[in-house]
Amino acid sequence: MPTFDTIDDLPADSRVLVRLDLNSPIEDGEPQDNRRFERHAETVRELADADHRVVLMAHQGRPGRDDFTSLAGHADILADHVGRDVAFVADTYGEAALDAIDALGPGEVLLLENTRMCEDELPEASPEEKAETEFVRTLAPRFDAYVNDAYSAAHRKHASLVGFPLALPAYAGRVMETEYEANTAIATREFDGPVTMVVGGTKATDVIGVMDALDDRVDRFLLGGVAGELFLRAAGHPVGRDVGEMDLFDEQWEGNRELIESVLDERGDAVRLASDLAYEGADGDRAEVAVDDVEEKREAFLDVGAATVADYEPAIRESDAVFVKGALGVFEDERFADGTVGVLEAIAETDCFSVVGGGDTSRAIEMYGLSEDDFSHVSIAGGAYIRALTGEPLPAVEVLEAAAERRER
Ligand SMILES: Nc1ncnc2c1ncn2[C@@H]1O[C@H](COP(=O)(O)OP(=O)(O)O)[C@@H](O)[C@H]1O
Ligand SMILES: O=C(OP(=O)(O)O)[C@H](O)COP(=O)(O)O
Repeated sequence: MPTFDTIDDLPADSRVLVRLDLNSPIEDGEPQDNRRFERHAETVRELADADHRVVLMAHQGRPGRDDFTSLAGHADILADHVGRDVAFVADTYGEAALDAIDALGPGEVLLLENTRMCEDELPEASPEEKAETEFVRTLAPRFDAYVNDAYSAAHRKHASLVGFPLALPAYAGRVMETEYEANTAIATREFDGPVTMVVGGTKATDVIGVMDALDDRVDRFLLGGVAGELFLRAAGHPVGRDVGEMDLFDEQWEGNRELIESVLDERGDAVRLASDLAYEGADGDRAEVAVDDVEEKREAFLDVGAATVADYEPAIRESDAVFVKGALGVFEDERFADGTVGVLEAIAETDCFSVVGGGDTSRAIEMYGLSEDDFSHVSIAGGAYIRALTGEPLPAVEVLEAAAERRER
């Protein structure tokens, strides 16, 4: 169980500085609504309802990229979810920010500008160094407490994530609590029956590392997507290569070939691969081919086939826990959603402990009319979820734990 304090432990009428992760897809310069707003709204609403003065920090994108924008639009989306006004100030810790913070009344909510617009936020450094930055030293004295709800950014050693917990009493928000508990379950919980992991998506390098690190904590891996094809290639099939303009396979193959071969060597019995694959036929419809019948890869494979789904579904139904990382196909196109939706439906219908991670994959839940309630947890984290699965520590969680320990002494 987590050893950090939570917002249940906050003293009444606090002035709280809260770190959220509202990092979102940007279209035409505007943030797009997504699960992160809905989830963080619960923490914000709870703090405001308790009459704390609530000042929010968050980041958007990375400097130099198109997704590096102001948080003005984020404040409006968040306000809709919280059901209260969320004021915005286009400043991080300058005079305008400090004036807005000082003017805040009980139960009021203010969002500060993108933390990454402030020079002290990046690059990564130790909590001690970050705590000494002007950003932290200027803002911290204005507050009674710091709350970190940004689990999905907890793998970053940035000032807003690791610096403030050294300067202020630090607590975990609701998102931080629930994400931590569900995502570490694979390492910390005992399950009576088989533990299954569904592995897919495009970031093969990430998921292959997870498979290697998890070792015998997972009884079987059900593979699809890019990683699935790379494993088929290692097993001697002429797939898992780039065709045409594609740039998904060859580089990831070169980078992971040895690891894939060693996973197959050591855990081959636990790894289930697709027996058939789907592609776009000449008429534009979905077509399928048995992997054994593929003599040469001529077109992109965009999903696992029906026989594979029929093999994976019962494996899920008899599992006690299922963790999903990555989609089995290009589910955004209805023709190639069968694999991803098939496994998600099997999980939803089964009474197992289940976690679905990764921003893209979890979008399939609402796209295909499934209910989030049928899963134990749908994570809003990508990189942090992977680290939690492999047992790698998250610096921003570690500083929260250290803060709780200091307070206990
Ligand atoms: N065979 C495939 N070829 C290309 N893209 C794929 C394939 N299988 C799955 N995908 C894509 O993988 C994406 C999810 O991958 P990834 O980013 O790794 O996962 P997540 O965002 O869930 O962490 C989906 O958007 C899906 O379209
Ligand atoms: O969206 C995020 O990470 P994710 O894509 O791994 O879920 C976090 O906000 C971290 O962002 P960053 O990867 O730019 O540091």
